[in-house]
Amino acid sequence: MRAKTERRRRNGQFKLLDRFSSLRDALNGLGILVVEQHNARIHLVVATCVLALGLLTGLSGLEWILVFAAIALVWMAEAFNSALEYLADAAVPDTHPLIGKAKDVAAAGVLISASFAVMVGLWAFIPG
Ligand SMILES: Nc1ncnc2c1ncn2[C@@H]1O[C@H](COP(=O)(O)OP(=O)(O)OP(=O)(O)O)[C@@H](O)[C@H]1O
Repeated sequence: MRAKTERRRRNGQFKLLDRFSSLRDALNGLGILVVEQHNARIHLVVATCVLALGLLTGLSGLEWILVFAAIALVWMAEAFNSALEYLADAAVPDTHPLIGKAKDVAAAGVLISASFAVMVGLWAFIPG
């Protein structure tokens, strides 16, 4: 693992194969999120329902843009939150008040994005 990172750093030049490798890593991360994180699975179910409802009700262009933005924002927040949890658990296996704070603040990021998504959903799907 370290050898791979070192090799990339030393080479430093653009390689299409490396870019595909990065894309594969990112997709692997998405898989880890869905398989290991309960909240991500909830986001997946909710996002699928919202997209299906959007197709059924026929959203406007602006509504689709905001719905996609809200879904992307929630997934980004969940990904960063989970990444921080993995890092924190690897770096500090024991309990530490600052790790607790860091995790709570990261979770607050997910809450903020989810609140925005709820507001977008209400605006897009409730008539009037
Ligand atoms: N190492 C730690 N030191 C101190 N407090 C911790 C530590 N690990 C977790 N906590 C506290 O427990 C809470 C839950 O942490 P945990 O790692 O179980 O996340 P989680 O329940 O899986 O979160 P999420 O639902 O966002 O995935 C944290 O928000 C934090 O307040």
